[in-house]
Amino acid sequence: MKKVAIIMGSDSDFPVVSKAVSKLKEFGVEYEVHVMSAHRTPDAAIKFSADAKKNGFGVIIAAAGMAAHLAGVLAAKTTLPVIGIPCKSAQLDGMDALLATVMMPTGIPVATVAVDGAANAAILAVEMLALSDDSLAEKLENMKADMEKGVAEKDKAMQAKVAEL
Ligand SMILES: Nc1c(C(=O)O)ncn1[C@@H]1O[C@H](COP(=O)(O)O)[C@@H](O)[C@H]1O
Repeated sequence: MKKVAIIMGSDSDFPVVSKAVSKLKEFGVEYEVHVMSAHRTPDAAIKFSADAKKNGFGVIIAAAGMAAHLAGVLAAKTTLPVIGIPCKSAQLDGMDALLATVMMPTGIPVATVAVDGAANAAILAVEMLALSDDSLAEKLENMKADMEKGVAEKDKAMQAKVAEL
């Protein structure tokens, strides 16, 4: 199975990124996690992305806050799918990172999840790998079935609550 690369612009993004790591772990997907920055370590970031395919990666997840150019720069150097996680910062509540990550020019897409949406980034990466891996696809089906069951239980509990009013 191909690996997932999770790159974050700073170690300060780890509280968000850790949710993607946990999710990949749940699915038994192999991953590497690195701190690299298009701003602070541009050569390393570009090299990582250029070599990612030959190094066994199938998807790159890039998490960054503020002027979040990281996902776009990684996407510029690979044909692997790149998923961007815009991280919330103190000043603009993540709107800065959201727009910088999502508003990519034609030809260099970044599949952008919600602000701090790290779990969804991991699930999307798993969905991509599951296109050629039936056991992963089955795990995704199970996840959805569990979710459905959970909501049905909540609905039932809600009916009881409302009846008590
Ligand atoms: N947006 C980027 C990039 C990049 O896009 O390459 N490199 C770091 N950063 C972001 O800067 C914020 C503050 O970083 P520090 O906490 O290290 O000062 C982080 O959210 C990081 O992702």
